[in-house]
Amino acid sequence: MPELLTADQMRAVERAAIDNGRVTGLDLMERAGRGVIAAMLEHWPHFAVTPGRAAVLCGPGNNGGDGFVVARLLRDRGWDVTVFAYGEVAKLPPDAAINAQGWTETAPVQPASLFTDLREECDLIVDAILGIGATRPLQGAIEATVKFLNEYKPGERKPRDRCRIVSVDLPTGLCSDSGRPLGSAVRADLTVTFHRAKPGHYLSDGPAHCGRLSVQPLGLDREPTYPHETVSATLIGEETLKRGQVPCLGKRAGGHKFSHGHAVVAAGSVGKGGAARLSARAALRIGAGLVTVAPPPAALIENAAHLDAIMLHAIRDARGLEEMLTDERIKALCLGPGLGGDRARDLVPVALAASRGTVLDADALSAFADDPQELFAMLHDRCVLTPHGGEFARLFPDIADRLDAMPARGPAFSRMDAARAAAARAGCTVLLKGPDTVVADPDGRISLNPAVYARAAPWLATAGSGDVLSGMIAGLLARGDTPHEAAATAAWLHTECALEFGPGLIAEDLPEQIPAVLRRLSANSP
Ligand SMILES: NC(=O)C1=CN([C@@H]2O[C@H](COP(=O)(O)OP(=O)(O)OC[C@H]3O[C@@H](n4cnc5c(N)ncnc54)[C@H](O)[C@@H]3O)[C@@H](O)[C@H]2O)[C@@H](O)CC1
Ligand SMILES: Nc1ncnc2c1ncn2[C@@H]1O[C@H](COP(=O)(O)OP(=O)(O)O)[C@@H](O)[C@H]1O
Ligand SMILES: [K+]
Repeated sequence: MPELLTADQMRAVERAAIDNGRVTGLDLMERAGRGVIAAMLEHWPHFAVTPGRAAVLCGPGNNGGDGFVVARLLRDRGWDVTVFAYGEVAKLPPDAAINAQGWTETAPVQPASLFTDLREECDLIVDAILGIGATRPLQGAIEATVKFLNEYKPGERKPRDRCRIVSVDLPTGLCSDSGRPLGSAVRADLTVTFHRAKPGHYLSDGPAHCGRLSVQPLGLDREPTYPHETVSATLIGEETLKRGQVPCLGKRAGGHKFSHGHAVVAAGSVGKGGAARLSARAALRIGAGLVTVAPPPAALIENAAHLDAIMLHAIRDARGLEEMLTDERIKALCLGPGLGGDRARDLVPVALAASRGTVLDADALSAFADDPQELFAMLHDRCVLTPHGGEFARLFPDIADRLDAMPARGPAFSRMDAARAAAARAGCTVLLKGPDTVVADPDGRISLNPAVYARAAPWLATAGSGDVLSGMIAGLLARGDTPHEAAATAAWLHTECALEFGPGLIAEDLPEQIPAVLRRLSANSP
């Protein structure tokens, strides 16, 4: 199930299950501990064969309670385990206290100050200091330990079999809802979370701190009271595509080109048309029935030299676009890539007045940096804005400032919060680009495309890849997708195309991977 839950939502799920009497907090803590062991052995199978030496760092809350369970289970497997306590064991919450007591009946708990002496000897360090309860920047012994862990150069002593750091639920100090460190945060090799991933595992610095991510079940999936309405965001994936949350990407039998929609990409002046052509090619490959590039007359020849299946229609100015848009069969527009600021200011008002599915990117966003309100007043609910961080800051400077400000408390303002606030202000879908691309609607709906962990696609940081993305969205809008579906589906496919091609990727390669990705999707469909 691809939902993400914030810390509050996760607590509500847990509370509902406990209140129903189907499970106790102690059961959940036991399952969490077992999940950590299962994930650890899955990632490092040699630990199953050769138990080693482990330090388990237990914090002042239930994350620490999970740590005591992990410590016991490791010892049961033959590990030499030392537990270090951060905070007073006597003040632990009830379930954590029960597990701590079980431990202290058979072994001592060391004070945090002794941890640094042992670290060099360890094969495994379990970070169970803070989880979803981390709400303020780290200080004192916790901060010292986190800095110490992060400065440790793995492999110095044991190059072949270095010490691994496993974080329970979240790397200590990482904000669960935003993926932003509250001051400092552990850099783990593996993070094991429970029931559902949290936004912070995917957003911002989250993946760099988590290392790898494992989501372990807590047996809550069959809970009839599982509060689905509390879901904070949906992770876009093949599963969401298959579950019919987005329309089938195949073409209907018996349709003709106009029944798959006509997309128009406005292009800029001579020598600047490459970006629009990239968008147009992506729109055609993703299945729009027809795609037309609309350059100024002077750039017609240049574009004609490049294009075959894509049609050309010169438009001198806003009037030309207005005339073109009297053709009701034009279903979607893409403005921005290579358009130029002046032409963008001229064409965008006419494009928006036509109330078609409209993607605004690049110059179509930056052209309104002086007066974003002027743009917002023209936008409608069939628009998608696709800013990267810089364009976002130009249109939504106050929201971007909140993202940049050092978080003083958790939950910190997240990229999901930022995209949601921007969509509400703009009154349309906003896609905020990055390795953690967020698609937000004015009603608060969020989809997240994670290009991290196994889907890391750093080759997408190449000139023109954003132009391909806006073309893909325009193509899907032409085909009849809603703005949110078009943006979310395109973001996911865009990453899949990059993964399909791999290293060496340039923007031109992206549209050419669409057929292979679509073929795979249709082969995997039930
Ligand atoms: N909620 C759930 O559904 C489940 C939670 N479990 C575990 O319980 C954890 C949540 O437990 P808690 O809510 O007790 O939260 P934590 O154990 O994450 O931390 C809570 C404690 O840390 C303190 N704290 C916050 N920021 C601090 C800082 N910077 N420095 C020092 N102390 C700080 C808080 O005041 C509080 O006392 C989860 O992360 C998970 O590991 C699991 O046992 C299984 C189920
Ligand atoms: N490191 C990365 N990992 C995953 N995706 C990335 C990364 N860097 C950039 N991208 C994606 O590549 C695209 C770049 O778009 P943009 O910044 O507009 O580039 P351009 O203007 O050159 O087309 C966006 O879709 C963004 O999400
Ligand atoms: K932790």
